[in-house]
Amino acid sequence: MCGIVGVVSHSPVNQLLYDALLLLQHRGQDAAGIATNHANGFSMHKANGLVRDVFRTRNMRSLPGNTGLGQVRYPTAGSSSSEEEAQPFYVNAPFGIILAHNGNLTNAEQLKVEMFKNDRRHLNTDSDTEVLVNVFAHELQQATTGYSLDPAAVFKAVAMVHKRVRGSYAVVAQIAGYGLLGFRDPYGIRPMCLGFNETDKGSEYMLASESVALEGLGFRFLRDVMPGEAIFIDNDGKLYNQQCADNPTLNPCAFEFVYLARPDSVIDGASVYASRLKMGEYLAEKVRREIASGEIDVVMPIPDSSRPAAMELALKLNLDYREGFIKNRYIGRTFIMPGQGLRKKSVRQKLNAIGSEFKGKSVLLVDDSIVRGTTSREIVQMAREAGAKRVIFASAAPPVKFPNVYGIDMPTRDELIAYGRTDEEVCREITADALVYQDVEDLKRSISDINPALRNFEASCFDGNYITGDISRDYLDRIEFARKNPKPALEDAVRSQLNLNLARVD
Ligand SMILES: O=P(O)(O)OC[C@H]1O[C@H](OP(=O)(O)OP(=O)(O)O)[C@H](O)[C@@H]1O
Ligand SMILES: NC(=O)CC[C@H](N)C(=O)O
Ligand SMILES: [Mg+2]
Repeated sequence: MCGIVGVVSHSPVNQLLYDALLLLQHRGQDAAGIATNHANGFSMHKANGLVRDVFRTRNMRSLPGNTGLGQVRYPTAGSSSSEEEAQPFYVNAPFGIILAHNGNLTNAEQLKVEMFKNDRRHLNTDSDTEVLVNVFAHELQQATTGYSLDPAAVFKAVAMVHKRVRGSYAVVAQIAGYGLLGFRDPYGIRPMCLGFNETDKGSEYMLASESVALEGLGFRFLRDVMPGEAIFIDNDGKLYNQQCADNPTLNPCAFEFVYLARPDSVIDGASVYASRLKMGEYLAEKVRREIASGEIDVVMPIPDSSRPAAMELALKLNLDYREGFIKNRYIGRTFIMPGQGLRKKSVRQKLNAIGSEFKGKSVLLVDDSIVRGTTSREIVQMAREAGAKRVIFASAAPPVKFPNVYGIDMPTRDELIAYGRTDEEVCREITADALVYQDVEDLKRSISDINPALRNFEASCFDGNYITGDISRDYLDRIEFARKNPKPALEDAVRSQLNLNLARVD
């Protein structure tokens, strides 16, 4: 998952995009980028780091223009955290195109070959986003004749992208001198919504991953972009839209509701906060069935993401709710950090226990999910060190047993604590006295209860069902192998090639 945003306005958009990226920072902490379009073309600045570190005043000054887009990145399977892969990406033919993407292409390797052999396009990084911008550019070239462009040609190109590309993709792109494009994959896996703002100078539009970016910047939420749909807003602020996929179906990612999205966002008509409360309600019923009454003295959330679920669970079980762990607000989200070492160290730096809340008590710790077990292992220990008599753990999400290939960085089975383990074995691994997991159906119900129109979900990490239909065992083995055997950094590869050539000359 990454955060993407695009704006068409009548005034400079650099500050608006910066502020939108700050509101989407929870979706990606590795890199950030902004590109704007003006009379002389595009200006772009992107680098590794948090939004506040990537953009200095001088960078902001160098981003003029009334339309633009931005991205905060969290790298996924197949790609690396290298600076070259920070987004957005630029291509210069058939028009100047800048593109940013949230999601993960599952046929990127095959497309790379097609790019080289058939489309005659050079790719310079391992990023699937670079593949995507080149597929779109190639299809736009096929759809246009001459120098001018109309929305029909843009939609034709998006329709071809849907035919060639597999996986998940919510995309914002800019075509120099023409306008802003947004589209969502035909399964509607990753979120994207459209907002509107009326100003003295005319209407402004914003496309963003989450409604929080619209609301926080004074835009009115208009609607979600539909799966397969493309929206094109020209530089004068005129909006065009078209369904570009043959059989679109809506299958939002369940993990967005569990963890990825901000609770104050509404995704595909379901409030993330209300869904998390429901998760707490269903989890409470399961705790009631599995843990004898009187065995829990107090319920505690693992801040931040589990708070609504833990609160509702305590309410339903008529138990005290206490904040026993305090979070250092200057440390980012640990799950989306690169590298297990960094994640592990950050848990203790991030969370600290208030001893008096634990002494002699039997505590029920509630987290939104247990993925690698980094957080839960540390937290159970910390609760014991703080004097807890008994530590029971509950997860508002079901066991994460399968890799994710649609934009969440969980590519290898071995790193998932619940892979190949029973619930009892996971309980032993995290050294808890008891462990209660949400059921998969109850997780889905927690979201459908809020918006009954949502019946199907992308929930592969919980149920192993890969809805795009192209994920074979062999594919999972390959991405797992790639993760365990990373390619040398580009620099090393170039150096070794150089040495090889020099050796040949000798
Ligand atoms: O089992 P793990 O691999 O540790 O992953 C799960 C944990 O990671 C996330 O927290 P994170 O610190 O990223 O963010 P938060 O502050 O939003 O809860 C999530 O909320 C769980 O606490
Ligand atoms: N998490 C994401 O959405 C990542 C987008 C893209 N696959 C990248 O690695 O940059
Ligand atoms: Mg957490």
